[in-house]
Amino acid sequence: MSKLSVNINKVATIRNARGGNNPDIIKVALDCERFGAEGITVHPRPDERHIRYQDVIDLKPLLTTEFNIEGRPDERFMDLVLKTKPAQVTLVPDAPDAITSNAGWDTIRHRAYLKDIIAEFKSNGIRTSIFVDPLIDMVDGAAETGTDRIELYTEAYATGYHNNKESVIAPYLEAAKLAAELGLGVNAGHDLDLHNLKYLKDNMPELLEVSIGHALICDALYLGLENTIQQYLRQLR
Ligand SMILES: CC(=O)[C@@H](O)[C@H](O)COP(=O)(O)O
Ligand SMILES: NCC(=O)COP(=O)(O)O
Repeated sequence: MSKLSVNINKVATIRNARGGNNPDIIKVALDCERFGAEGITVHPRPDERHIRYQDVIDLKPLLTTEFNIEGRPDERFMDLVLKTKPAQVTLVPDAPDAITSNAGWDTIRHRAYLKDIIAEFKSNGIRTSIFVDPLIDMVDGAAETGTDRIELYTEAYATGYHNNKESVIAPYLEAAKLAAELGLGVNAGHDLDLHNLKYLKDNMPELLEVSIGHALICDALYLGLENTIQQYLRQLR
């Protein structure tokens, strides 16, 4: 079974636009769980343009599904995650000013760095995942870091899906297969939506979890949040 983790960053973007507490992040997260989400993902960024560090602290004791915190492991992020102790931390190599995540880790170049960070999170009982492009060398390198899982960066899959889904999915299937052979769990995320999700799920038996935010929250504007989450879950069953 592949779990659906709803990324609520975009909900925080709307809240922050007016400086108040509407929509209420906590209520939305709990409603996502009530509507069937099997996890909640947040990706706090240094400028706190959407999810704030305090949101992460406030959410943790209230969530009943898997909490996944994504981000670049700078000192502040490390402190936040170690204090919050979510079910999973996903390490992403974003530059602080990146508009959104735009690349996976070079797991060969940053192997020693990742290894230390991963060891620290794991010794605190936090499952680790690292964001990688679907490249054999990067998956091999990921296994060397000691991480529990990888998250395949699906932007290229999503972009190419409508032109040639067979060829665009191929490197992802190869990467997922190798990851499983190396003992790594496989997550996926970025730009997944109601069009491209089912094909990924149906072809990737290793897929444990997807985290979806942007498209899901956009769909909810038209379909409503409960109906949208149900539709995403249906793609994964
Ligand atoms: C890691 C990843 O794939 C991102 O999609 C991310 O978690 C979303 O970040 P933003 O909401 O800041 O675009
Ligand atoms: N890890 C990916 C994620 O959490 C959401 O990405 P997106 O659906 O907002 O592109």
